[in-house]
Amino acid sequence: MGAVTGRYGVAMSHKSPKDFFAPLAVGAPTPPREIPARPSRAIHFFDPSNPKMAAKVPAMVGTVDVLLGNLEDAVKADNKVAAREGLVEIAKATDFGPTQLWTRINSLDSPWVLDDLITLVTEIGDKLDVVMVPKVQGPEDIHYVDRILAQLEAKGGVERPILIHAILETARGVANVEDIALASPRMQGISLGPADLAADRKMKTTRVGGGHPGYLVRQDPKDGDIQGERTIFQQDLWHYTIAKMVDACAEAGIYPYYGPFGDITDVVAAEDQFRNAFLLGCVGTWSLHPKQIEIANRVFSPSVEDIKHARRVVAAMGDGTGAVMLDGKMEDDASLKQCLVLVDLAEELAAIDPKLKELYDTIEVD
Ligand SMILES: CC(C)(COP(=O)(O)OP(=O)(O)OC[C@H]1O[C@@H](n2cnc3c(N)ncnc32)[C@H](O)[C@@H]1OP(=O)(O)O)[C@@H](O)C(=O)NCCC(=O)NCCSC(=O)C[C@](C)(O)C(=O)O
Ligand SMILES: [Mg+2]
Repeated sequence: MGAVTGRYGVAMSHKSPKDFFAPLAVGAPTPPREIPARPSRAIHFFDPSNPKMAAKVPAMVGTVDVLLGNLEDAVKADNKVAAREGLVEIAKATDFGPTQLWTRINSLDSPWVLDDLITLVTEIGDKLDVVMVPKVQGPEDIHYVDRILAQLEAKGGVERPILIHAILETARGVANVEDIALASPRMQGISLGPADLAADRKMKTTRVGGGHPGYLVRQDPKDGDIQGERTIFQQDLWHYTIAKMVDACAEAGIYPYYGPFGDITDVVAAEDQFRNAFLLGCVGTWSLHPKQIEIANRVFSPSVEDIKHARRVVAAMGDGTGAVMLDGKMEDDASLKQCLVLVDLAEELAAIDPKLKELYDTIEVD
């Protein structure tokens, strides 16, 4: 393929499939052909420059799927270097076992990001699974990080390619989400960044994720009485963006995530938002406070009822073709595929979570 015309008629050059999977620097590891499905129900954020938070990290290994050392927003400008150095120290001193180690680097237009990448990849590149890039605008941002990662992996002798995760937090990023998802074989996934996205879009909200009481649909008046009692339903401000992100990720074979839910005390609404995202296709969310980890782990693991039903459908469908009746409902090749999504996820999670394995193992299919 040569130059092709992309959105807005701008000439884009597409790489050949062979070049797409070639290392971008001499001596860098070969990029992956497939992104492994590693459990990542909660991506737990901590500020490595905060001694209290940092002290809690080693004991969190094994209790959360991903620990993420955050260097960007929520870390004070004066603490940027301490956060970077703190993350290097924690990574070197900790055996992460089955828990992944991710980082969120500073934004690409900040004065810190180049040193973030140079320090982290050369010092702890062998321990870092994923680099989360904030405020991604388009594929060009991913290409930039992709090339630098390759150069630094080569320099630091890193043998396993570090993956890239993009945060969707600008209107332009949302418009370009398919191109972002397909920008590099390193792309691991995408998260919603509702606070920056709201600001960039000039939404009139002041929250970090979640709904808004003013964004609603009201029941029609009864007998023309507009002042009478009318049920209202709060709507989901993020439905469109999440659905668009899920499609882009599914097309690219990578993983979508909800993102942050800032009202730490409202564990009920957090659970609702996480469950909506799970049902729509997301594999995980962020946790900003230790109390959100349990919610995320629970919500992003299929329930016993779901697995029981899924296994019954698998058993009833035999070779997987045709249509059968189960409890008065039609099941066919396509409903079986949905059930297999749940069964496969349960197996992946059971492999790293002994409690879940026990729970799923006890399910009896009648
Ligand atoms: C919300 C805050 C201020 C409440 O912090 P607190 O200290 O007031 O809470 P607490 O309930 O009093 O904390 C109890 C204990 O837990 C510790 N603790 C508390 N949090 C954590 C943690 N995460 N990890 C590990 N330990 C934690 C805390 O240090 C304390 O330790 P102690 O018992 O020894 O005193 C605090 O939890 C926090 O700073 N969390 C991380 C916030 C963060 O990373 N924000 C950035 C991501 S969201 C975002 O960037 C948006 C986005 C995508 O960009 C976009 O939409 O645009
Ligand atoms: Mg942000």
